[in-house]
Amino acid sequence: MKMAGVVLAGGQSSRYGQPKMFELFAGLPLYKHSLIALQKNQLQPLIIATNASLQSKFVEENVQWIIEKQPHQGPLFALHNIMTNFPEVEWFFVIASDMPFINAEFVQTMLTFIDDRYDAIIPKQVSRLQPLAALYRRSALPKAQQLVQQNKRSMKVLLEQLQVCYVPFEEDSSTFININSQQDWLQTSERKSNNE
Ligand SMILES: Nc1nc2c(ncn2[C@@H]2O[C@H](COP(=O)(O)OP(=O)(O)OP(=O)(O)O)[C@@H](O)[C@H]2O)c(=O)[nH]1
Repeated sequence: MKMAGVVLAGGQSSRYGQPKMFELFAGLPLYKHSLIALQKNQLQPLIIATNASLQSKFVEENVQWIIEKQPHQGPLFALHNIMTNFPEVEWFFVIASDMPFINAEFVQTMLTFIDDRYDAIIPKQVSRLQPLAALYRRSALPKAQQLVQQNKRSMKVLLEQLQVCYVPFEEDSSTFININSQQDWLQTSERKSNNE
């Protein structure tokens, strides 16, 4: 059974003001933290989904690329495109490229929940779901396709239509901290130096 690791790295970063996936955190570009977490769990193929204007800024050799012809359509469209382009893959571990604290232990924990009764395996904190650090099975594709055809972009709506295994995580888990604004970046850098 093929399990791919996917880094979603084709967002607009409009709130951040410049492509946030290349910002350095602990000496590595942000996207690389997601990629390494997947790689350490032997997920194959490793896929970076992005667009033509960003591709040259990545320094990667052993990955497969999805270059979105229509950029900035959002994560649901990206997931649909990825599943369509990799028909041999059964499970896709999808991680955003703006999560500095994502790590291999998190990925490993999530992989233990894989079960063919489910279309998706999604972390759940009390206040929110984390659909961009989650597993999706090929069986989710028809529903994703329907939403794409209706031009609907909500991951939440997709999840409402799938058999989902929700995996509980602590409300204050740093794993899911993500960078949207420059302010988030400052707070994250402070958190890191306090921990050092
Ligand atoms: N491949 C791909 N990734 C995307 C797309 N939209 C968002 N992402 C990624 O999904 C994650 C979450 O994205 P957001 O922060 O919600 O959106 P963003 O467009 O990056 O940033 P904003 O413009 O500030 O909303 C990030 O890692 C993005 O790079 C897309 O259309 N294609």
